[in-house]
Amino acid sequence: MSKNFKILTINPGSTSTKIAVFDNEELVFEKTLRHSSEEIGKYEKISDQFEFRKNVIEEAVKENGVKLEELDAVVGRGGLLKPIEGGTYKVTDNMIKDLKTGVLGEHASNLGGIIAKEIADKINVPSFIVDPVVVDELQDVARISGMPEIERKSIFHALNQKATARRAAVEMGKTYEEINVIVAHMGGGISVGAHENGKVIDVANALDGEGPFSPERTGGLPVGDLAKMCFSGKYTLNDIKKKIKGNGGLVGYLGTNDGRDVEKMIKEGNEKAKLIYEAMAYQVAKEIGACATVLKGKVDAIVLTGGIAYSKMFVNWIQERVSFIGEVKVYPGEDEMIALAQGGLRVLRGEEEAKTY
Ligand SMILES: Nc1ncnc2c1ncn2[C@@H]1O[C@H](COP(=O)(O)OP(=O)(O)OP(=O)(O)O)[C@@H](O)[C@H]1O
Ligand SMILES: CCCC(=O)O
Repeated sequence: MSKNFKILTINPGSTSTKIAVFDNEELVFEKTLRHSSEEIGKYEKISDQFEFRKNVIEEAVKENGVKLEELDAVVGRGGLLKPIEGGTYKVTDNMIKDLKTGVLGEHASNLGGIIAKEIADKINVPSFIVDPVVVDELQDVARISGMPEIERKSIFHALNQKATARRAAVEMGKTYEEINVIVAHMGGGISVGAHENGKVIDVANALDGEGPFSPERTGGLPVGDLAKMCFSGKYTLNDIKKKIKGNGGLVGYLGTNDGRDVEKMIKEGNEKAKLIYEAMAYQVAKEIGACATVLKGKVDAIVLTGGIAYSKMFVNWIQERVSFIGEVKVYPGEDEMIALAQGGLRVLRGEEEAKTY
């Protein structure tokens, strides 16, 4: 009989930390630890929240009847590292240095690897990260932006995109490496990726003003007008960054980042809310169309995932525009916790070798 592995998974978000313990693929418990703005607001930088988040995680594990000593590995959601290909990576001192300094910027998921290593080292087991947001498998032609000083970057919801693409492959009786799939992750941020035989060869940078607008972000903008705004003297760099990330998209137009609020507005007859919400679906559909050309029309499936995929209204608007391309599979929510566990399990079982950053 094959050995059982117990794994703690850690997924830090901007306002919460999701944790789960798995016994092989079986969920032992899952918990979302919410952090109020007062708690989080005390810290100047995300990395300063390390001690606080680690402590609440350890307490929650204990409260749920799991002893740290029972764990075989700790797996965290990886952060804004230097660009790397997809897979499971050992957390090393070199990686920790880049996560702590925020080599590509600050992001809550930077804490995933740092906390995983701290807990794992204490009990002498390995720590890993899986498919961090900087997974970069872009084909060369996709790196060209049109301005020599600026190269396109691959920053997206790699963990959930790859997990749902694998799920689609299993449903089709194939492996991820055997299919071409377009995945639209639709959460607070939206990313749409073209997956060709297990590699994401093009994707709109979800963090930095590319692709569709989302609940909190602008996505791509007319750059001439943006440049004029930047030099109008009315805004600081920080103001503009906030307008692009955080106060863009649904928040900018409608004052909420919650798709459910917008649907309530629509049901109450708010025409502006309907126009903006439909425009967001229109932009997602348009990006899916663009990815179909990246894959030269060879598309085995289109996957719609993330919180907004729970919305029938939103999904229908997209389906109307993209069904001609291929079968649309809808996987609402995220498969991130099990995806982290499976990434660790593949290494512990010797099916895959952990990569070194
Ligand atoms: N039933 C629903 N109908 C419409 N929108 C929904 C529904 N359920 C969740 N959402 C929306 O999904 C979005 C959040 O999705 P999700 O939880 O995937 O995002 P996140 O994890 O906060 O951010 P990200 O996915 O970018 O990391 C919010 O706008 C939320 O209102
Ligand atoms: C870019 C990937 C994660 C996020 O939207 O913050």
